[in-house]
Amino acid sequence: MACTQIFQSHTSSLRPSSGHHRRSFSLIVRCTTTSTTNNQQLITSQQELHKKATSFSAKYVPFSSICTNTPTQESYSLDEVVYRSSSGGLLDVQHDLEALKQFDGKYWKALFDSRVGTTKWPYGSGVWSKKEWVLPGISDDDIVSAFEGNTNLFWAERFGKKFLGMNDLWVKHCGISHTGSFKDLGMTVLVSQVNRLRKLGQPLSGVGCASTGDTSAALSAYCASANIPSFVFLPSNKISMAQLVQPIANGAFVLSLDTDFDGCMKLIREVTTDLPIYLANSLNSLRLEGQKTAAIEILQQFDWEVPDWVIIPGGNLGNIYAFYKGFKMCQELGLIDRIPRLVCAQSANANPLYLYYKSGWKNFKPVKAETTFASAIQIGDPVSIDRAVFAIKNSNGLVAEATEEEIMDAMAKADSTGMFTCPHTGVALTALMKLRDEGVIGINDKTVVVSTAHGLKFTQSKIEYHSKSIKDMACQFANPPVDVKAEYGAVMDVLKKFLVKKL
Ligand SMILES: Cc1ncc(COP(=O)(O)O)c(C=O)c1O
Ligand SMILES: N[C@@H](CCOP(=O)(O)O)C(=O)O
Repeated sequence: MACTQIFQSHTSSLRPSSGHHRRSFSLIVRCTTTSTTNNQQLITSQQELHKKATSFSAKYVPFSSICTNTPTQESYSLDEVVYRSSSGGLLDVQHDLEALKQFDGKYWKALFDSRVGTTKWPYGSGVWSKKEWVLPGISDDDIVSAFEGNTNLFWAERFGKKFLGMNDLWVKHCGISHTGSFKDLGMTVLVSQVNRLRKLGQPLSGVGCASTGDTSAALSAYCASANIPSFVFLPSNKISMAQLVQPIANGAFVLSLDTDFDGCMKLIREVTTDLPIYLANSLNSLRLEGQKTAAIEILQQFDWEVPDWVIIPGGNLGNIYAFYKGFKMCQELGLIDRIPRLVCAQSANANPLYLYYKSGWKNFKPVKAETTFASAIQIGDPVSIDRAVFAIKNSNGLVAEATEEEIMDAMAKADSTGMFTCPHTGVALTALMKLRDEGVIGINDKTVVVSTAHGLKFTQSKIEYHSKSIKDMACQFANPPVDVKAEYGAVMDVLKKFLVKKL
């Protein structure tokens, strides 16, 4: 108990006095007995450390310097509007790890754990509970948050046992979120920073993105909540109705363009160069700072035990790197001693990373992405290709692909065990099933499948599957409703027939 109290008093001192504080912090600290002398030492040392905490900082550096692990003179303040390095390459947000290392792994674990489930602004958010690792310099008052994150890490017991013989399979439901996808994690960070920049007098008229549906939903919601104009470029007829209606309802300026996602991406990059509209796609490395917290959250939910595998569906390929970065930071800062192997799963109809991987990383060629049920990853020329390759190589990872039939069958199987998955989760589940079949993923391996969006955004594909109306697809796990007369006898007949078949 003593240890808990010490920690409580210390962590409260890290919190700003302003903001909501509707209930006290729930604390999950495992140590229960500590001697008084030790406690005293702990208090003193933690207070000393806390004084140094103000030195936390982050800046943009060229991603190439991260890749090659070479120091660079080129860096930019996060308050600058910059998306590319001087050579046109990607940027990365680099934290002052030496400042963060003033606190040990135990300290960070206890701090993050202490914030779970609180309503203390903004630390109850799964993203902002890790604020020091995300955007350390921002004032709490500038943060735009819907208390995103803290999503369910679901033990997929029945799916694992029934279809794979696995007992340690988990699904991280990132789609059970404010706008129904993991994009909320990154968007809270990006829109908060825009809010700050506008308050600082930067002439930003709004924020814009190209989207396959989820980025635009998140952008428009967070912007609406902060009263910032948002602009979204959508490929016409290529996103679900549920996704389309989100930015419309949230008051975004929506352009439906007669092109695909890659065409929209090209246009928004040009437009944001010429107009004072801030770019919200994951080319902007700020987004990934929020998304990386899902990786930290998984560790936290496993009581800091590292899973063997994490499988992530990939499109524009920012998220796979965000997961890598989250795990890697935990390793570098002493919270864990190894990182999981990462698998990026792509639709076979939009598989540029998979083809590159299969070529032995010899020949990257963008592809023309074909129609796929996993419409949010129908992307042929991913902006974060270099980030994804880095994440895969440095986690001893893999890339897998899934055909349309595999995607829909995997989704149906998962749903039949009580989930309600999106097709992108179907892509990741297919990758898992293939890697299990090949014996790459072991039966006892602790495995996490990242579910990136809510299944309710993709009901049309489920309707088509369960009504067996998909051309050239057997839809073998379809469960269509039975039309029956509203009469006792007729109802009894069909029920009896069903029960006999089942027994
Ligand atoms: C639901 C969903 N899953 C997966 C992805 C892939 O994420 P990323 O583009 O970061 O690879 C996206 C967006 O691209 C998405 O919207
Ligand atoms: N699936 C995304 C595609 C854009 O990805 P981003 O992460 O670069 O914004 C979407 O929903 O728009």
